[in-house]
Amino acid sequence: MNLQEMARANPKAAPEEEGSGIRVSGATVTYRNGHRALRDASFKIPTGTIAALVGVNGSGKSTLFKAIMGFVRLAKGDISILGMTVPQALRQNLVAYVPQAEEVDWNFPVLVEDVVMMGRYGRMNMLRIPKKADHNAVETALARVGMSEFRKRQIGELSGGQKKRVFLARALAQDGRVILLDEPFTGVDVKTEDAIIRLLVALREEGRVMLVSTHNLGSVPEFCDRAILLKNTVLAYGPTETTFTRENLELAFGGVLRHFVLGGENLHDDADPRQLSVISDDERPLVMYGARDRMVAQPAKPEPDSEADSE
Ligand SMILES: Nc1ncnc2c1ncn2[C@@H]1O[C@H](COP(=O)(O)OP(=O)(O)OP(=O)(O)O)[C@@H](O)[C@H]1O
Repeated sequence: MNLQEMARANPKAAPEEEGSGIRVSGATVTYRNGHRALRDASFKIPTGTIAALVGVNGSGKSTLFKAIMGFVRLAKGDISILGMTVPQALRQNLVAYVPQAEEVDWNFPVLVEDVVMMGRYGRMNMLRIPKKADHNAVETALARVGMSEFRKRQIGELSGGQKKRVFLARALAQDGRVILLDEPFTGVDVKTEDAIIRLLVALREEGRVMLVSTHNLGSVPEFCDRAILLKNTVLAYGPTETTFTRENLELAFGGVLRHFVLGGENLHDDADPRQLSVISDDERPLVMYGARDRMVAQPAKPEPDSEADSE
């Protein structure tokens, strides 16, 4: 089974039931300066699913994560996690967070294994002396993301993709039932992206819930069961097939659409990497945002005035 088939097959997709997964109703967040970053946002993600959170810069993705993590207060609305309130779920260590690279101080002198051990802090007493079970959890988590050999490395001495893996390992060591990933594919190569997707798919099989914010729209239909389109509020949410549509994407991204078909050797030079591009793969449209190494694309029709040396 290839990655795509593996990701689409989701035998353990749980039926949507009250109290399971993440439920956000009418969530509104207003920052101290008066800026309302999230307005009346509502959606549900059942357990055993991976949901993509997509939207332009500033649409409120990180704010939503912060609200689910209890870092910012809701001015209005309600969030429930596995049937619990946010504080209850946090007390039980059920929510793990994989931050954006920019949120981390990479100069802080700490070893890879120490970062992963932080995932265990919620289970330790005030002295934070790890027990055997904690060391075992760290070891298993590092092995699972293929980072065991880097355990004694300073965190700042890793590549972008390796750093992401370490924070994923921290979430695994924590054994979070709900895992929030803020742009896990930014700055990682295609191989690492595949490895992360495989890991997320395996975690889904274990019945966890994952919310993944990403600008890498091309991979969303590959591995996400659900999609949430955000633009200050939730524009649309639901199964990827019915939600991740051209109409909804145009709404969320301002409608700068260009059409491409798969094939050819080179990415069309004129393609503005900031534009949203729709790729038809016969079955359904795939969408990519910017250039993705493995997606070789060329325009469906040559531009009339282009001097393209078509075959
Ligand atoms: N601490 C803050 N105080 C005031 N306004 C904020 C604060 N943090 C974010 N904002 C504003 O709230 C809006 C939503 O920001 P947020 O970081 O949630 O967006 P995002 O979708 O995660 O963006 P990106 O894709 O760039 O990461 C933006 O307009 C941002 O400027």
